[in-house]
Amino acid sequence: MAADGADGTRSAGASPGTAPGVPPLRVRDLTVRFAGLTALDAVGFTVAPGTVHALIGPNGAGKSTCFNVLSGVYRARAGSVRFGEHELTGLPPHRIAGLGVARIFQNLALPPRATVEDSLLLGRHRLTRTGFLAAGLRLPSAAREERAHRARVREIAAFVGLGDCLDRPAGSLPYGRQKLAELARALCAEPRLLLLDEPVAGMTADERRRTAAVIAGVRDSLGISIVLVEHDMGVVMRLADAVTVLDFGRRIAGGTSAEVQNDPAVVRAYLGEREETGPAGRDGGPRGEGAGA
Ligand SMILES: Nc1ncnc2c1ncn2[C@@H]1O[C@H](COP(=O)(O)OP(=O)(O)OP(=O)(O)O)[C@@H](O)[C@H]1O
Repeated sequence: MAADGADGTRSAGASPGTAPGVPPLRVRDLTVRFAGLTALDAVGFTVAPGTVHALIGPNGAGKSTCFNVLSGVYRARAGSVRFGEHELTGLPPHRIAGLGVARIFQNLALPPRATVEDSLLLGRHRLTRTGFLAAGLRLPSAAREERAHRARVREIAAFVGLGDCLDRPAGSLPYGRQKLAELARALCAEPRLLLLDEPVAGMTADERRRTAAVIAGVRDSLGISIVLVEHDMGVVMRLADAVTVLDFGRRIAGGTSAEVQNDPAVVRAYLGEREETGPAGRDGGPRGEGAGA
């Protein structure tokens, strides 16, 4: 196991290409309870600026619950989530988004009939200064601002490989490209921290490879931090600079991909219910519906 911090997590330094103004995300003693069930039990980890940090664990381990706290959907019973100088626990989702935290969900959420360009433009809503009135009156300032946003949207679309489908309805794209459009829309908010919830789920092998390359490109070219929940261990091992492993709401291991892969507690957690899959396998080793509840 690598040199761990006081909370048991790696205190890796920022990646060399980190964008200015990207602070660390420090999760400490995070506890969430649902009725009698402890979904997260004093979980802690640190996401170093400009790195990909994967959150893995079998089904029911608490990964989505953790994401829901990070994005303000759930309130923690105890603990803290600090993004630089800001405490995120207790803030509503729009305030957290306003601090530069963007999330993409497992399910597709783009308006299917809107063009890719217009869908991505929606992602820039938080950065739009012109009020409805100026836009409605077609004032020159509003037109200038819209042109600048559209130019940035086109840049981001090209960056994720969607430059050739800006005019197409998002819903007409193959599934893998729709997921990339979701990622592009999140990037359009110019986030400092990106929360990716199973970004390659349901994709073909080719789409997985392309999406993983785009995510690596986001880290390397934009220098923002990424927290990744993903069952595809091939993708996790390729992308993650650091990994936190949860099991039944507890952090059972943390370190680099190679370190957690060989950690006996991790192997036990994954092999506990399905002998054929492990952290090095393709799948996260689901426990089955309702496990742990
Ligand atoms: N809103 C809720 N109400 C009650 N229990 C919940 C709620 N959300 C999650 N849980 C329970 O908390 C535990 C952790 O669930 P969570 O969805 O966070 O796990 P997960 O690691 O994301 O699993 P998966 O890989 O299947 O998505 C589970 O036992 C789950 O049943």
